[in-house]
Amino acid sequence: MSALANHAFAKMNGIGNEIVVVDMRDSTSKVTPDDARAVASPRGGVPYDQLMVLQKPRFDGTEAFISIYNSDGSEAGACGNGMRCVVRRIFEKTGQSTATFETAAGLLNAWQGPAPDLYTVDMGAPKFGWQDIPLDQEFRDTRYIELQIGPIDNPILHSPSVVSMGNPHAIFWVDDVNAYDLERFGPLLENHPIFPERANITLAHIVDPQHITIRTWERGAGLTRACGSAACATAVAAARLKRAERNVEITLPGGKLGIEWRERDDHVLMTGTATFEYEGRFDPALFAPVG
Ligand SMILES: N[C@@H](CCC[C@H](N)C(=O)O)C(=O)O
Repeated sequence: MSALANHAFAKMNGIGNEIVVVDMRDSTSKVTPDDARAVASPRGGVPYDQLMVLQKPRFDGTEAFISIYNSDGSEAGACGNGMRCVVRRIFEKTGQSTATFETAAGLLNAWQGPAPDLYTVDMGAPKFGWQDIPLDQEFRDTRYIELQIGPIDNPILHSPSVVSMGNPHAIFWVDDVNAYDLERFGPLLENHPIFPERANITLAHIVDPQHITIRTWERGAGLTRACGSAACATAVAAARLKRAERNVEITLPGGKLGIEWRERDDHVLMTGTATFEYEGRFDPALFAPVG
């Protein structure tokens, strides 16, 4: 039986990014990809974009090692909105206002503020090398790469910027993020052979140097109302192109995030709200073998 059977969870969201938080710090059991897919089941599960599983900390001074699952059962190195949900949960339970966590992408610090309902996560430094994203071939300049979709002489989307925020992102610059069928193009681009580990696909419109609007098709989860790491990747990519400042407001379908790409250490800070919806226990029937 799955370690998640009867286990407590909290359903939350980070500006509409559907998040389930599970605290397994008192257990040595692992959540499997099958478990993660079962939780997302529309039949009695808790449909989500990301499942954030807190496990025993591996280093002194950290609260937890966090495993991040997409709803298709794959694992991700980063999830900005999910981190804000975890941070709110921990802070409300402990009264803390700062904490350090570990994910597959490394250590990250988080704190409450700059207002009481806001949480800031230090998402670390972006990476731009083609092997870091990763891409399947060498690109010396990842500010724009050669990739297009649609007719060769009149592409529908082309020349994305690519960035790793601990997970792979491709950002296509457009005039209107709602003018494209992201449900159709998202899966094609997510699974394009140029991305050996797949990629999160974002459409971005630079409104002015302080404001950017985005829509994202998430690797392993599909169309989402918000993707925090995509907001960070977009802010950094726009600043690299000198089309935006290092401190910008990103508007997503589910709300707004403040992103600062800090000059002094290259780290990207993401600030936004996190919403608690309800808590419950997973129905063991979800994890019963089929057949
Ligand atoms: N929603 C997240 C990103 C989640 C991970 C992503 N789908 C991936 O596989 O890289 C966020 O808020 O950053």
